[in-house]
Amino acid sequence: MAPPRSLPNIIITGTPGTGKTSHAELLAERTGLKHISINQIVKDKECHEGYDEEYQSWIVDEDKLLDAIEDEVTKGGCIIDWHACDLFPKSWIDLVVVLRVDTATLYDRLTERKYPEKKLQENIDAEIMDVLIQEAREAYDEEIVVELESVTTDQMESNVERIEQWLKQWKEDNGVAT
Ligand SMILES: Nc1ncnc2c1ncn2[C@@H]1O[C@H](COP(=O)(O)OP(=O)(O)OP(=O)(O)O)[C@@H](O)[C@H]1O
Repeated sequence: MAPPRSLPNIIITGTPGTGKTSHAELLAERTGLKHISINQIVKDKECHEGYDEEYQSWIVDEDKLLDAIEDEVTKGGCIIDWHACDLFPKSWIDLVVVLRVDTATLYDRLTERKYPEKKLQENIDAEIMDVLIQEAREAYDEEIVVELESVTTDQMESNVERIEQWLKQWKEDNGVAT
């Protein structure tokens, strides 16, 4: 059955620092799809229950967050950028891209961001233990989950091209003029 939207919704997920925002911005620029930065929405629309000083991050209120984005996302054409994916209803999502990097690269990127030591270590452990890809595979049909490496800018370029190709195919399959 065709999804009830004229453009698909894509999640770009992965451990912090894997390149979600970089990919989402480039993809939005190339395709005209809308970049939904969940970090930004949590802050702007106050979808949180306060700030965790130790982790230096917002404690997200998931129900409030879903309410805040529902109207926009259910219309279609959104690129959802966040380090978690299983809270978004299956019926909203057409493709889940999980970005991956090696430990040394992630360490450098998170150190550069001055992550607190505990948060840095937990995120590196999460990447090593495949937490995000497992979460994606458990929450969505396996055929819509794609794992892509995001270490180099060439890889980012080819990842975005691959998603553009997927989008073109989705439009053809769903009778949307390109
Ligand atoms: N494929 C890549 N090649 C080279 N540099 C990259 C790549 N992906 C990300 N980077 C760099 O890594 C850093 C983190 O990228 P980005 O902010 O896009 O990650 P993120 O997953 O959105 O992080 P967060 O979850 O914390 O928002 C940036 O400096 C970015 O330029």
